[in-house]
Amino acid sequence: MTSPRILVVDDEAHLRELLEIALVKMGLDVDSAENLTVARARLAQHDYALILTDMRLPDGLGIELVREVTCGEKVIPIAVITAYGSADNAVMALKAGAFDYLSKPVALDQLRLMVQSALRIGKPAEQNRPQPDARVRGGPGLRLIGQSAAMQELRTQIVRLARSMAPVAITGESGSGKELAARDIHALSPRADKPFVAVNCGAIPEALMEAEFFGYRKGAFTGAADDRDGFFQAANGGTLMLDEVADLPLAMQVKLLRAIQERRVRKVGATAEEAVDVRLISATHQNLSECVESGRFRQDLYYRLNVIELKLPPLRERLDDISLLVAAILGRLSVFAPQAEQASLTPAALEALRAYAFPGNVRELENILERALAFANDGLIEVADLGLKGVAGARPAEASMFDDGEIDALAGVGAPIASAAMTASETAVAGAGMQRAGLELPPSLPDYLDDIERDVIRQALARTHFNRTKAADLLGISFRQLRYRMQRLSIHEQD
Ligand SMILES: Nc1ncnc2c1ncn2[C@@H]1O[C@H](COP(=O)(O)OP(=O)(O)OP(=O)(O)O)[C@@H](O)[C@H]1O
Repeated sequence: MTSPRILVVDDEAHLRELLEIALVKMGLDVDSAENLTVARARLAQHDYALILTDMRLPDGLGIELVREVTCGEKVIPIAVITAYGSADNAVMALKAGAFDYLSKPVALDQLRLMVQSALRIGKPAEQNRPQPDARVRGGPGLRLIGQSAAMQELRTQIVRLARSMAPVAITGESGSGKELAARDIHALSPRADKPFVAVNCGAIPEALMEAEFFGYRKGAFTGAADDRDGFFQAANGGTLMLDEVADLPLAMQVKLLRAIQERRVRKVGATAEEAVDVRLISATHQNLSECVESGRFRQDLYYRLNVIELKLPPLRERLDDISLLVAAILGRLSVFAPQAEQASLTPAALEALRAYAFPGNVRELENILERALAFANDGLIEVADLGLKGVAGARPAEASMFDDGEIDALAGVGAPIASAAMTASETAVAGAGMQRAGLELPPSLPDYLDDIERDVIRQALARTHFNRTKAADLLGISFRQLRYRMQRLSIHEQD
């Protein structure tokens, strides 16, 4: 078996030699070139598994080679060697399509990690092989569903980004699939068989952040009974997703920047640093450049994280994907709710979804379908079952008024009125309760709201002599919704 062949392009003979020795020790064949002209000639003669090029060469810039190689037909990872602290060059090279970069003086442990990762390119991990439903998903290994032009473009970008180490900043509204996109990048990358670690930066108490990110040594602080790894070590060799990155406190931003620049972290309480090989993906639904302008986010960290930007379109801008998404979501739900397998939407229900603004994007569609299934007769989901009332047709500006919590409340996720759509009457009841200033707080909000809902339904039933159809009309909900609620709240005819 022949060893992978590497091309080293550098005009400094001693550095070329150093790299050659290190690479040969790793069992690789090495060719070298002292300038761009020689490098081009070598490339025309041989296939290379990796190219390592210096940035400044006597007859041009290494970045020219990066552009030529990435535009070429063969997929060859190319990494640049930049002067120490030259963030500009590193970012420019990554933007131009370089697979990765190394700073001078080249640390051998980092060189080794980078080469290993580069050599995995082109060898898809088992889980990335085409899946049976690849057509629906739109490509091998991709979990993001959709055939709209926007999604096709997004997938092309994801496939390209998967081959690089460049930090990616994913933006998009809540529920639009940022985490799924990050997982797809990881799953298609040569790091797929290593961990994908997603961290919600807004959910970690500031005092624990450093220990959570970098780990700690036994005895570093009260309660540190053992050595513990942090997120960086946990994601070593793989991908670390910094979700809601705008929520990072400034002090932590400084430490994170350092870890990114040095590719090393130091556990809390440790004296030595350790090399980490982590591909970073960040995500936020906030406007990060506005956060930079207002001083809430460091410009230098922004620059480092935002090398490549991936924008996820909101669902309302790709309504063509609704049918595919509905089919896929019902398929997924059938694991928990067998009736979902045979479920379908009436043409009117599908139309209603197409006319809806989806402030909570795909996550909201999932919630809507989950609820609708509970109401659907014989698995046929009708417009009323979708519970779109009240927010249907909301314009984007209004849509952005909803944050996750509000969407969850509307969708009933985890709330007592949970698995049912929040109807106008519920909103009124909840609203009336909230307006009562000085109200004694109930020990359990779910029980409290259940009691109110039970009272209201009982009153409506009493007024209609237990005619459930009329009672549902009175309350502005469908018969099935009323029946479902009565079951849930254990309201029986004899009550
Ligand atoms: N294109 C898509 N195809 C299939 N499922 C999707 C798609 N986009 C989003 N989803 C699903 O929608 C839900 C929300 O997606 P995800 O968590 O990736 O969104 P997000 O943008 O990261 O949300 P947040 O900003 O709230 O963290 C998940 O269950 C995900 O599987």
